[in-house]
Amino acid sequence: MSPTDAFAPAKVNLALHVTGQRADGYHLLDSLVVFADVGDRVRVTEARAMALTVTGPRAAGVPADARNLCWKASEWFGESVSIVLEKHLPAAAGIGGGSSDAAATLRAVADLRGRPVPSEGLERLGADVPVCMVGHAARMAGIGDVVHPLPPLALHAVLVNPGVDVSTPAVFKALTQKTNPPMAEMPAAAGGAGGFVDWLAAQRNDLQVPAVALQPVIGHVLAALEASPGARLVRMSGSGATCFALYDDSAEAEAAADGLRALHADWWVEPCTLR
Ligand SMILES: C[C@](O)(CO)[C@H](O)COP(=O)(O)OP(=O)(O)OC[C@H]1O[C@@H](n2ccc(N)nc2=O)[C@H](O)[C@@H]1O
Ligand SMILES: Nc1ncnc2c1ncn2[C@@H]1O[C@H](COP(=O)(O)OP(=O)(O)OP(=O)(O)O)[C@@H](O)[C@H]1O
Repeated sequence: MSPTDAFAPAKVNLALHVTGQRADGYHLLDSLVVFADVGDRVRVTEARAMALTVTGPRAAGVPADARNLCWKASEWFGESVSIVLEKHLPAAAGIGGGSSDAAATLRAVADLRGRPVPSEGLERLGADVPVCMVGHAARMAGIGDVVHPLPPLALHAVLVNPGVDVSTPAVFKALTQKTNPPMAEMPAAAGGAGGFVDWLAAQRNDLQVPAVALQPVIGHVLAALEASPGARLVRMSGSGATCFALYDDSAEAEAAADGLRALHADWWVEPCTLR
């Protein structure tokens, strides 16, 4: 049987409000999540036993065994397959690399084996896996297990990661105020409307302050994005360290990315469209 490929887009939290904490320690979230046209690639082929190879420019340090979210996703689905994961996204970066890879693996295995992916319990693989199964704009609530798909957006953006790993549990632990207001009601016509960026600017990422305290270089990334010509809104995604800026068009985003790469050759800088 021929292999099945799936794209694992970067996940970006345009806003991420932490609204409470459950008795088991997990935090309640209210987040507007979108997906980029940059990401990892997953290729799945028939096999008797699980196998995984990690390739690509960002393979270094990513586990190529049962610790990998691709492997865990196949096991959770009850299917043994051979997987090639081509890593392009930085790991431990707040853009859901592992969760998006898991969702892509589930889609590919479902195609290969002709079985639907069970919808229950996906969040046990990772809090971002349910939203990553949607793959376009969605509002995420609960601990990540409640997902309301929204009409896809088309936002021009630049993603920047300064190359420091950030531990998601450490950032949640450093958050002092666990109960914060949810997002304000979203404007009806989010896509493209000028009012959307104004609305978004009034929302927050509650993990940004604790992440900057743990990794001050994130503050430099935010400042560099703020200084890029045409940046309409600048914020951190997830638990960091990746930050994004939004621009009015793709030419502005490309130009901003060129400028950032010239100044910071060691940063991961990707112009993209967020949907
Ligand atoms: C911060 C976000 O990136 C926002 O999209 C996600 O909620 C994190 O998603 P993820 O990396 O897939 O998260 P998981 O691997 O499930 O959890 C990592 C750790 O983050 C903390 N965690 C995660 C999700 C959540 N709602 N509350 C939490 O407190 C927990 O300490 C957990 O042990
Ligand atoms: N497929 C994978 N890609 C990257 N890292 C993986 C993968 N599977 C397991 N890991 C492990 O998970 C850790 C977290 O990586 P990941 O890229 O999922 O980041 P994250 O910051 O938790 O994402 P987010 O918080 O946005 O969901 C890595 O340090 C790595 O050891």
